[in-house]
Amino acid sequence: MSKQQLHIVKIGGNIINNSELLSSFLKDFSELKGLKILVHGGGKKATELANSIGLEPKMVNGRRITDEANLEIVTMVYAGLLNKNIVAELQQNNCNALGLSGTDANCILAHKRIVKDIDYGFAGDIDAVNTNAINVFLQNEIIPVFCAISHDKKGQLLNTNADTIASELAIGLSNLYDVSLVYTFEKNGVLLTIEDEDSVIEDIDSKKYETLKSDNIIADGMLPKMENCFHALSKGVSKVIIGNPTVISNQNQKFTTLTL
Ligand SMILES: Nc1ncnc2c1ncn2[C@@H]1O[C@H](COP(=O)(O)OP(=O)(O)O)[C@@H](O)[C@H]1O
Ligand SMILES: CC(=O)N[C@@H](CCC(=O)OP(=O)(O)O)C(=O)O
Repeated sequence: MSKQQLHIVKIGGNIINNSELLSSFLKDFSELKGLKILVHGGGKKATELANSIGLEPKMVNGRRITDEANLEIVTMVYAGLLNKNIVAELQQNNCNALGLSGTDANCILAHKRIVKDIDYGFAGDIDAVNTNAINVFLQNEIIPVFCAISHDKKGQLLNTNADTIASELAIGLSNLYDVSLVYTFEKNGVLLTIEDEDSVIEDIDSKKYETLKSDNIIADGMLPKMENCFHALSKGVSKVIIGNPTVISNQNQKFTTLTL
C-alpha cells in the first residue's frame, strides 16, 4: 500500500520578522490540504533581543554560539514569543495547531554539539525523533508547529538549527509517510545571481551543487540549508524544494527542486 502524503514546511527568520508576509504565509499554510507540519526559525528576532540587552551573538558555520545567556534568549524567543504567536494566528485561521519544542512529548532528542576547536555552548545535534508521538498528533488532525529547541533528556534544553529540525523530522517520518520537505525563505529559490529574483535555478543535483559552491554562487546560510536538503533526500525523503513562502499556494511560482 502506498504511503500517505505529509508536507513538512520550514519558514525562515526573515519572513517571521515581517508580520504581513508571515500572516499571508500562515493563511496559505492553513489552507494546505492533507497532513502537514510547520517548522519555524527566528534567528533574526533572537539576535535583535540579544543586541537590545548588550549581547552580540556569534554565528559559526551557520550555527549560533549558544552560551547560557543566549540559551535563555533563544528559548524565550523561539519556544515562547514566536511559537505561541504563530500558533495563535494558525488557530485564527481554523488550523488546529499545537506548538512544540523538541522536549515536549520527547519529540526531538539531541546531544550537545561537540566539535574540535569550536565551543558552540548549548547547541544541539539531533539523535532521534519520536515519530510515534508526532504520529498521534497527525492522526488526530492536530498540526504540530516546531520551534528550534531540542533537549538531551537530562534536563538540558539545546538550541538546534531550524533547517536541521525540519530535515530530521522529515527523515524520521519518512518511515511512515511519503514526505515532501519545503524550505521557504525570503527569496524565490536558489538564485544564480543573488540580486536577481528571476534567476531561480530550477533543478540542482549534488554534482551541480559542488560546481555552484566552488563558483561562490551559493554561500552563507544557503550552504547548511542545502546540506540538509541532500541529507534528507539520501535518507528517504521523497521530495525537497526551496522557494519563497507563496510556493505552497501559487502553482505559477518558480522554485528550486533538489535531487541527489
Ligand atoms: N545562491 C543563493 N540563492 C539564494 N540565497 C542565497 C544564495 N547564496 C546565499 N544565499 C543566502 O542564504 C540565505 C538563506 O539562508 P538563511 O539565512 O540561513 O535562511 P533562513 O532565513 O531560512 O534561515 C539568504 O538570505 C541569502 O542571503
Ligand atoms: C544552533 C543554531 O544556530 N540555532 C538557530 C536556530 C534558529 C534558526 O535556525 O532560525 P532561522 O531559520 O531563522 O535561521 C539560531 O539560534 O539561529
